[in-house]
Amino acid sequence: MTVLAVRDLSVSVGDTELVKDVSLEIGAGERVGLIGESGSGKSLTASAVMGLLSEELDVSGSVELDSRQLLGMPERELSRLRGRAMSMVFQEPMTALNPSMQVGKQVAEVMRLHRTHQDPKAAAVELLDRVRLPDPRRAAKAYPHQLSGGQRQRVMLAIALANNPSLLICDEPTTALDVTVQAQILDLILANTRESALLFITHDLAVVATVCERVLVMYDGQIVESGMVRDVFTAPEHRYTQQLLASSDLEVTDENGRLRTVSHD
Ligand SMILES: Nc1ncnc2c1ncn2[C@@H]1O[C@H](COP(=O)(O)OP(=O)(O)OP(=O)(O)O)[C@@H](O)[C@H]1O
Repeated sequence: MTVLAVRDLSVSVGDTELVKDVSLEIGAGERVGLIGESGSGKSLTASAVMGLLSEELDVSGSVELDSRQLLGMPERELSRLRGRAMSMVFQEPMTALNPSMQVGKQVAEVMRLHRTHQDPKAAAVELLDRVRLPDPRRAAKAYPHQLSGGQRQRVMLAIALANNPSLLICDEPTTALDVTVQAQILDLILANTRESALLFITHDLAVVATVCERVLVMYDGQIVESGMVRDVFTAPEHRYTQQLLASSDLEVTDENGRLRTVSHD
């Protein structure tokens, strides 16, 4: 079942097209990576889907979530979908969290807002436990600055997952974290998005190989290559993808010539 269908999405500022005719589809339970160099248009594509583009940007095309057209939808309606049907996790949780509110309250708030749980306070503690925050009852009372970067990202994930969104977009969610914490957060994302559609933006090809089944490669505002991770990473067709792979230290195949990815079973 298709969750997200993007058709001919373009984003421009004045005469300059920043995202050009991007089309993509993600089904329920499918994990799709979006890779490409800095400035290629990955974050703009994600913001356009979420309806979070800044006002000076023009957008055209079509973005359907669960068969509902999001482009042109009034902000009031869109805000009912954000945090419920679709949510996003960013690179820097500190900017997304409210510094003066206990994190448990922030998790409960998104459930209260959408009236999805009978007892949001208790559900928030449960969620903090689900994202493996140690001592979740105590953690719920902490303010963001009292938590580590990895713990803050767990809180962001709890907020994003609170209402079981059909679509989760992750924009470099682990880039600012050290390698061990990074692996734990990736595991959590994998474990908690079995039924959602996942769009995962990253520079890190190893992360794509770990998390995603399919990958889209963006270059200069366009998707220049797409396919199953094992095909694109072992036999890239576009020159840019070839360069990207050559310049990464990703060992795409093991000693038997098979692609290194974790099992999704
Ligand atoms: N509000 C804006 N006005 C003008 N140009 C913008 C605006 N927002 C983004 N851009 C430009 O659009 C291009 C694509 O930006 P985008 O943030 O989507 O890149 P990205 O692929 O996500 O990069 P990164 O990996 O560094 O996050 C960049 O050249 C950026 O400078």
